[in-house]
Amino acid sequence: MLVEREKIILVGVILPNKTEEAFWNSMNELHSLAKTANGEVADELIQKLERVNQASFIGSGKLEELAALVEMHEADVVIFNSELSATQVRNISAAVEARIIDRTQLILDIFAMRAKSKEGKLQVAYAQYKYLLPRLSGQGASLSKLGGGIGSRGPGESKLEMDKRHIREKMHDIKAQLTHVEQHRKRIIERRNTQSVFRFGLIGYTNAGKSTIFNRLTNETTLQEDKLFATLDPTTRKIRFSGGFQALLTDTVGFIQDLPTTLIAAFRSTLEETANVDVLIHVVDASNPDYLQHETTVVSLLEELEMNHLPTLVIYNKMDQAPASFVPDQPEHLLISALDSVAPEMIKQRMIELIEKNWMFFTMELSEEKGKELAQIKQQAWVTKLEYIESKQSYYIEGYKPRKESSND
Ligand SMILES: Nc1nc2c(ncn2[C@@H]2O[C@H](COP(=O)(O)OP(=O)(O)OP(=O)(O)O)[C@@H](O)[C@H]2O)c(=O)[nH]1
Ligand SMILES: [Mg+2]
Repeated sequence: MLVEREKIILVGVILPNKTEEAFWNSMNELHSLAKTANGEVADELIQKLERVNQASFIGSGKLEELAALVEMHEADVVIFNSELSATQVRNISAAVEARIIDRTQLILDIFAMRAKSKEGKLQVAYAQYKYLLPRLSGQGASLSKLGGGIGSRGPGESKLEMDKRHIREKMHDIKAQLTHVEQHRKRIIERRNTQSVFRFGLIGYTNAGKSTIFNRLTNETTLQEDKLFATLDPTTRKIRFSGGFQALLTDTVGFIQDLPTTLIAAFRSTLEETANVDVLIHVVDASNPDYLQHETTVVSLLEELEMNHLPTLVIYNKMDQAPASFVPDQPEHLLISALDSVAPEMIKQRMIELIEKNWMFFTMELSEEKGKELAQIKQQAWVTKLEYIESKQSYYIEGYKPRKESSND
């Protein structure tokens, strides 16, 4: 579907509680987010304030300037780099002839656009209603302005105008459907957990290169794009190592700073596939000037999601574009460029080391008639030595296998 690109004006306020550098980085990110939502940024309006204006977020003089800017560019949408209250949206809308949305709405919108699975769609719809609910009162005028385009995907116009009771009913309904889908997914995960397979989970800030790495390692083509949140639904595939050994790798949704709280639940469920992996692979875009902030965001979200106990390998990616001055700040790391031909082997080498570290060393002998069993062992355990013993007509095997015996062994 081709949507005409909407013209956007970005608005940001520099406050004393953040450094100017952090502010500009977040403005750049807002720019990428707007582009990801198919928008075309026509201009930016910045104001330095001691605190935000309760009534209109920016000062009244600045508000007039914004109205003039919108008129000059014939802009369709104004996106604020913070969360706005219902009152602020109402007051700004009264003065400016464009749709007024905030960063949270923009992110929700991108999520709505990107969600493919039934569960993903339900999660995003739920988050959108949750965001909307406290903002409904007295917003009639500005809500009726919504009618498609950035910031209004998902629950359509008529639904947006439902009263609170209807929205609550709708949320209740979505919750029930979600419970159903979640149970189904949990059963799949449980089944997978009873198989003794080593599992890796890719996580990291949006656009770090997770899907590129995933594709290179699994020879798959999940959507990889220079857009934020290209991947929304988790995908799990096999990685094959030499000798026939297989492990599983899961690609996940990217993280972002100041993630709308309404979306944390959605995140939690999409990340559940990675909640019980053996090792997390945290991908960091080393070429991004804000990579340290990205790392911090990911680490604190992992804490919030109670996943910070998992062993983690940090991959600093896009080293081809990283500045010469780049210094990794995590001890357990790998420096690569996912586009480099040697990258998959470098990562696999490290993965093997991690498997050896987290699994249990074993030795065994297997009589030569048990060819089928041998093939199975080679697939499920990481075999490091395999010798035929002539005198015993059997194989001597050394390798690594799960610490816990699986139930179907
Ligand atoms: N120069 C360079 N670009 C890369 C490298 N790895 C990935 N990219 C590019 O970075 C962009 C983002 O890559 P993705 O793999 O989609 O990133 P992601 O982490 O999956 O992003 P989300 O799914 O949005 O969270 C794409 O345009 C890739 O081609 C690299 O090593 N060097
Ligand atoms: Mg991706």
